[in-house]
Order: sequence, then C-alpha cells, then structure tokens
Amino acid sequence: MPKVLVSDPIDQAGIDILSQVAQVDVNTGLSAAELVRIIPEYDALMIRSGTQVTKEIIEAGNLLKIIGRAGVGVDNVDVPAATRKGIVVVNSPEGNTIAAAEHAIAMMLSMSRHIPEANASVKSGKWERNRFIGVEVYKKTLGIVGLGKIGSHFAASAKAMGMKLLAYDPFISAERAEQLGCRLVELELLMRESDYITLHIPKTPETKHLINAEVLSKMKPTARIINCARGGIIDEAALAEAIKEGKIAGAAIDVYEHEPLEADSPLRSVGQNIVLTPHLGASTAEAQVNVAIDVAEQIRDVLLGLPARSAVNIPGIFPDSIEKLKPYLQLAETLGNLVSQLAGGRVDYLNVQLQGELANNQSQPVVVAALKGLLSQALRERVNYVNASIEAKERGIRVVETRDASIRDYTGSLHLMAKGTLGEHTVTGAVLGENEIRITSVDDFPVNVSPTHHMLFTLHRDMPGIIGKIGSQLGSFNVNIASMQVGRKIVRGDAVMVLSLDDPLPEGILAEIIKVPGIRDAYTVNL
Ligand SMILES: NC(=O)c1ccc[n+]([C@@H]2O[C@H](COP(=O)([O-])OP(=O)(O)OC[C@H]3O[C@@H](n4cnc5c(N)ncnc54)[C@H](O)[C@@H]3O)[C@@H](O)[C@H]2O)c1
Ligand SMILES: O=C(O)CC[C@@H](O)C(=O)O
Repeated sequence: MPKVLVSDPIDQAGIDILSQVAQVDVNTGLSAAELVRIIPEYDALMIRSGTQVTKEIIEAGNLLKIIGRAGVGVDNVDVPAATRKGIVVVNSPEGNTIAAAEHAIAMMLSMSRHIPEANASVKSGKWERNRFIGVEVYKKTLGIVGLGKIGSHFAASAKAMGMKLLAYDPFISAERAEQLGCRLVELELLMRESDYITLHIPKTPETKHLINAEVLSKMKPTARIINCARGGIIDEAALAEAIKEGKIAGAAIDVYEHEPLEADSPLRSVGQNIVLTPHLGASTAEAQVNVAIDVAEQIRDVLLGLPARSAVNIPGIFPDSIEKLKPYLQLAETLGNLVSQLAGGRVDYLNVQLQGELANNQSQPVVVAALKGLLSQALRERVNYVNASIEAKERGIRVVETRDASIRDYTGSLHLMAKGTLGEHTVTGAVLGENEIRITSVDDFPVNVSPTHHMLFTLHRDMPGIIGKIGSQLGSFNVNIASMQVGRKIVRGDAVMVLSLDDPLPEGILAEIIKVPGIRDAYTVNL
C-alpha cells in the first residue's frame, strides 16, 4: 500500500479519501531536518501553508509522486525542484476563494470600524463610545490589485456595498474588468485614487515588495491597505513606518514575509491603526473541507495512476480536456517511443503534427506525451508528464508543433517526425472508435497495425520471396509471428514490413535479417 504523509492540519474528509488507497500518517509540526529524514518512506505529501517543501526535502523524497497543497498558493513548495524530479504538484485553486475574499472584506470593515480595539476595550471593562469613530466604505473607492478569483469575488461584494471600483491586473482585459464593474488602471493611479487597496496577487519574483515605500507614498493619508494574499508583497518595514508617520491611515494584514510573524516585527508595534490576523484567509470550516477533499482526491487519483485535475507543473493539461485527450496522449506516447526506437541514436529535432479534429485541441499535452514516449528509451520510468519538456530541453531537442486540420484520413491523427544523428524517421497514428490505437504509417508508407510489445520493422524492396525469408529467419530463432503487414507505395518499389511478435527478438537476429537480399534496414521495437 502506498504511504501518504500529511504534515499540516487537514480536514478529516481529506484523510478519509486518502485512507481508501493508502496508509496515511498525520505528523504535523515536523522540522525541516525531520522531514528530510522521514520523507524517503512516502509516495505522497499533503500540506497546507505551514510546511516549507524545500529542495532538500524533494531531493530526499525518492518515492514521492505527488505533493498536494490544500490551498491555492504553492509558494511554500520548490516547484522547479519537484518538476525536475518528476513529482506532480497539485493545489486547490478554488476551494478557499470565498473564504479568502470574505476574510479580506471582514478586514476592511473591522479596520474601518476599529472592531478589534473596541472589542478589547469592552472586554477590559470600559465603555468608550467616543474613542471608536469609524469611516464608511459606501461611495469610497476600492482599488483591487489582482482581479482573479478572489479579487473578482471581493469586487462583486464591494459593488453591492456601493463602492467605486478600480483594478490593476496586467493580465486581464479591460472588458473583463468592466464586466466586474471595475475600471482597469495602472498601479500608480490606483494607489493615488483609492480609499481602500486590497491585494489579491500571487507572490512571485515580480510581486516581491511590489508595495514598497515609494508606492505607499502615492496613497492618500486617509487610505487603508489590506493584504490577504501573500506575505512579502508589501515591504513590512515601509508599511509600519508609513502608518506610524501618518502617511496612510491604516492596514489590515493576514499574511507575512516570515510566518509565524517574528516577535520583533515592526508591524507588531504600529498600534491601533493596524489589524493583524495569523494567516486566517482560508480558515473557514467550509474552505477546509473543500480544499482537503479537492487535494486528497487528486492524490488518490495520482496514486492510482490517473491524471490530476489541478496540477500546477504539468504543462497545459486542463481538467476538461483530459478525458477527451486521454487516448491521444496514449497514442502520442506510443508514437514517441516508436519513432525514438526507429531513430536509434540521439534525436535532435521532433516535429509533432496534430491532424484532423485533433488539430482543434490543446496541443501542449499531446506534445508532452510524445516527448515522454521519445525519452522513455533513455530515461525509462524517470521521465513523466511533469519533467518530459525540461528533460527534452536539457538534451537540446528542438520541438516544433504543427497542425493540419485538413488531413481527414481518420477523425484525428498524429504525425511525428524525428531527426537525429542516424537520420530521419516518421510515424503516424490514429485513434479508432473510443480508444483503439493504430499505427497508420511508418516512414510515410501506409500501414494499419495495432502497437504490440515486441515488433520488427524492416525497410526493404518489395520482391517475391522476401516475406518468406524473414519468416524463416525468425522461425530459426524460435520467434513466433503474431501478425504481419507490408506497406508500399508502388508494386516492387520500396516498402516497409511490420511484424508483431509473440516473443522478444534475441540478440544477433537483426544482423542476420539485414543480410537478407532486398532488406535495406531493420529495427526491433519494444513498446
Ligand atoms: N490568506 C489566505 O489564507 C489565502 C487564501 C487563498 C488564497 N490566498 C492568496 O490569494 C492570492 C490570489 O488568489 P486567487 O485564487 O485569486 O488567484 P488567481 O490566480 O485567481 O488571481 C490572481 C490574479 O493576480 C493577477 N496578477 C498576477 N501577477 C500580477 C501582478 N504582478 N500585478 C497585478 N496582478 C497580477 C493575475 O492576472 C490574476 O488575475 C494568491 O496569492 C493566493 O495564494 C491567500
Ligand atoms: O493553508 C492555509 O490555511 C492557507 C491557504 C492560503 O494561503 C492559500 O494560498 O490557499
């Protein structure tokens, strides 16, 4: 049974799903060194934001197939290191959207009405009604930085509260912003004009300290800023100073550059104009169930050999297209494997052509599958959908993808051309019916054969007796032929012969086959 390590608190609903297929060990609060020590036993790791999955942990995880982040942000996982090692990283892109947006709204309102201080004051026995005069958000301008899932939900709620909306997000269109009732503007204008600014962007090298002293200096002295996205997007020292010096009115912060927040963080000494929560954006009962189920299901599927629906490091495989593309992914992998064995030596160039209806689909997963097949001879089980593109790039394989929807010999077909040190080969294949894979041409000679484990391909001159001679050769080595087919363009011209064999070809037989008069080349293929 596979083993899953759950290293942060996860809702029981997720543990129950994992327990159907794996031994689940819940072991929270481990140090990095402890994780490095125990991770070699595990096939999967499930985390929230607490565990930092470093390169060292990933390197030590020799059995790891998947890291599941029960939440959105994967900035606590070294994703490039996981990718290189062929480990799928999955998250739950939507499970806590509402929770995070509602927390940001709560932060905006509680900061505006001094709720934390008023609460503390009443609990301490006081009744200070004049001390806590707040401000309304109605008719105020809200600037949303990052109009993705959480930003959009905040926008809809803020609109309903009568706020005017500005948004800064270089990756969305003005039309999309308009649909959400937002005016898309540059960051500087948003900072200048907003009464409230809320951040909903990922932490990336580009967004680190995006909100620094200079950017904060553009804000109105009455303006307030909310960060329920990621720590490190705001320069915390600059923020603390801006509030203390009255350059801005306040801030509400849920996430920090270093978590837990250090005891001597300048944010702790700002006083009453800052509301701080300990990374609670996703902490609702509903969100914790959603993310736990979402990620546990993906871990279960990957451990059962099925695809994950929200993998962050498998290029371009979207959940909706997986089912439809599945037989074509299998076809691409088979053809990649076949063409690499025909090519024999190193391949430097691969052209992947999507034909017929397939040409109207996402090409990236098909290309990745072809590369996985192509590299499987060299890398065996070390190559998978996660690292195939990187491995190909590192080996200097130039990959070109083309489409031709006008080729309609089959509903959808795939053509691969590989050039390498030993020459050039092409293969084409198609999916018949639901999921029957066929090889439909080899080196441009038409055939129609099902791929089998052991095959022999020959390039020869079409002439009387040649098939019989190959049959006798194989017979003399006690190899049984399951099926045989010849593909030719003209009678007595060049041709290919494709034989499916019940047994693997013994050493030395190819050299004998090549000696048969009329045979130009012969290739053993194991699929
Ligand atoms: N506090 C919490 O507990 C909590 C909970 C959930 C999510 N989050 C965080 O909230 C953030 C947003 O999550 P989401 O689900 O809305 O993500 P999302 O991917 O749906 O949206 C992010 C948006 O940011 C935009 N963006 C990216 N780089 C940008 C840049 N440099 N400037 C401006 N816009 C940029 C993208 O175009 C996208 O529209 C993430 O950082 C996530 O980790 C925090
Ligand atoms: O695990 C958590 O509670 C935080 C999750 C949140 O930061 C996220 O990015 O989804």
